[in-house]
Amino acid sequence: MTETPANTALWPAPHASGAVTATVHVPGSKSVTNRALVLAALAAEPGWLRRPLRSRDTLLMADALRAMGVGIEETVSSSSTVAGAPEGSGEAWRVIPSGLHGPATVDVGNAGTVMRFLPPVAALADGPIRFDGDPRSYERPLTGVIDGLRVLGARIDDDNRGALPLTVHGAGALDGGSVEIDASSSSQFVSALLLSAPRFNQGVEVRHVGGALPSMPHIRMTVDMLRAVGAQVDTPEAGGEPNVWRVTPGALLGRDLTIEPDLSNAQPFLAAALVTGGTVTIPDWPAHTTQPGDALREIFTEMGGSCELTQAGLVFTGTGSIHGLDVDLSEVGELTPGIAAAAALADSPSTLRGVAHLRLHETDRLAALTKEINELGGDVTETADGLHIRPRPLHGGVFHTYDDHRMATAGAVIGLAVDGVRIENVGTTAKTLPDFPELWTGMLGN
Ligand SMILES: O=C(O)C1=C[C@@H](OP(=O)(O)O)[C@@H](O)[C@H](O)C1
Ligand SMILES: C=C(OP(=O)(O)O)C(=O)O
Repeated sequence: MTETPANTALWPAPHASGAVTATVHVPGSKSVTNRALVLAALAAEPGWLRRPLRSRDTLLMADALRAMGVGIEETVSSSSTVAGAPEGSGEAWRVIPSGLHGPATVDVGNAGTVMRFLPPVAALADGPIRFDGDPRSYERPLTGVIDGLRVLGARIDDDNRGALPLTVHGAGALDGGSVEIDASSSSQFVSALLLSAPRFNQGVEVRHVGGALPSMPHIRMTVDMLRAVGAQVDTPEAGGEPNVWRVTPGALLGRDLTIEPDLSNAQPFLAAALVTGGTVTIPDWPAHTTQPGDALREIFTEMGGSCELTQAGLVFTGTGSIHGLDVDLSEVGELTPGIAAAAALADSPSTLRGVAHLRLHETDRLAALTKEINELGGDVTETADGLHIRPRPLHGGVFHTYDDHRMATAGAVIGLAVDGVRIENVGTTAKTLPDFPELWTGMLGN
C-alpha cells in the first residue's frame, strides 16, 4: 500500500580519520513512544508525551490513532500552541482520547509495533478498520495477534490468512478472557494483547505456548508502562506462572510522560567510540530502564570499551581494540546488526546466538548481514539461530540495506574503519532515526 520508490542512492559512509570524541543527543525511543501513544489513546483522560520520537514508525502510529478518532496535537514549545501545557515542557504531543471508531484505514508501513499493537485497539473501535502496509509487512508474522483476538471475541477478515492486509470489524467492545498464543516469532504478540487489555470487558490472561520467547525486556517495558498508567498486571516475574500474564479490566490514567532516548539507536554512536578508540557521550541515558539497548553497556564493554554513567549521560570510551564475543542476543535481538558490524572489525571471532526470529524482522537480518559483510571481504556464516563472524580485512563497496534502518546504521559503523563503503538508501533510517546522516556527520565533526 505504501510502497515507496526503490531508493538506490548511495551514501558514502564517512571514514573516521582518528578517535571520535562527541556528545550525541539521541531522539526518543520508538518502543516507548508507540506504547505511550496507545496507552494514552485508551486512557480515560487526556495525557502528554514529551520529547516523543517523530519518525516513520511513530508518525504512522499517531496517524492511525487519529484515523480512529483520537486527538493528537503537536506542540512546538510549552508556551506556544496548546492551552494547559506545563511551562518549560518542550516539544510534546497532547493526546486526547475519544470514542474509537471506523471506518478507517491504517497504514502500518513496516512497523512491527503498529501492525501488532493496533489490531487489539481496532477491536475496541466501532466500525471496520482496514490494515495495510509495505510489501514486507505482508511477510511479517501476525498470527498470534489475529488468532488471539479471535479467541477473545473479535471478528477479523484476513485475506492473507494470518498476515496483512486485514480488516478488524470493531464492535465497540471486546469480551477478553484467556488465550494461548505462540509468541516465539515476536514478543510483540504478547505486548499487543496486554496493552489494550485493561479495556477488554474481562481483561486478559495471555499464556505463551511454544518455543523460547524473544525480547523479554520489551515485554517488561509493556508491563511497566501499563502499571504506570494504573493497570493491574500479574507477571511470571512477580511469582506468577511462567509465560503467563494477566491484566485486570479498569480505566487508564492520562499521564505526563517524558520519553527516554532510544538506546538501541544510541548503538551506532557508541560503536563509533568502540571502533575508533574514542569517547562518545549520550545525554539523558536513564539510570533505570526496560530498554534492551541498556545491555550495550555490558556488551560493548566485553568487546573492549568501558563506560560510566555520569551527570552528563553515558560516557563510553573505546581502546582501539575490539574483541569478538560469544553471546546470546535473544533478549536484545534488535541490537544484532550493530554488534555484528563491530564484530566484523574485531581481533577475534564472534558467535551471536538466540536470534533466529531476526529472519522475520524488517528484512531477513541474518541473511542480509552475512551477504553484505561478506561482499566487503568478510567471513560470516549463518547458523540455525545466529551468526559466526570471523574478522577479515575488509574493503570498500556497496552495502545494501533492504529497507532496514539497522542495516544502514550497521554499514555506517563498518564505514568508519573501512574506506569506500557506500550505503544504499541511508534514508531508510527514517523508520526510527530520521536525522541519522546529520547526527553521524555531526559526531565526526564534519
Ligand atoms: O515491542 C517492541 O517495541 C519491540 C519488540 C522486539 O520485537 P521482536 O520480539 O519481534 O523481536 C524488537 O525487536 C522490536 O524492535 C521492538
Ligand atoms: C525489529 C524492529 O522493528 P519493529 O518494531 O518493526 O519490529 C527494529 O526496530 O529493530
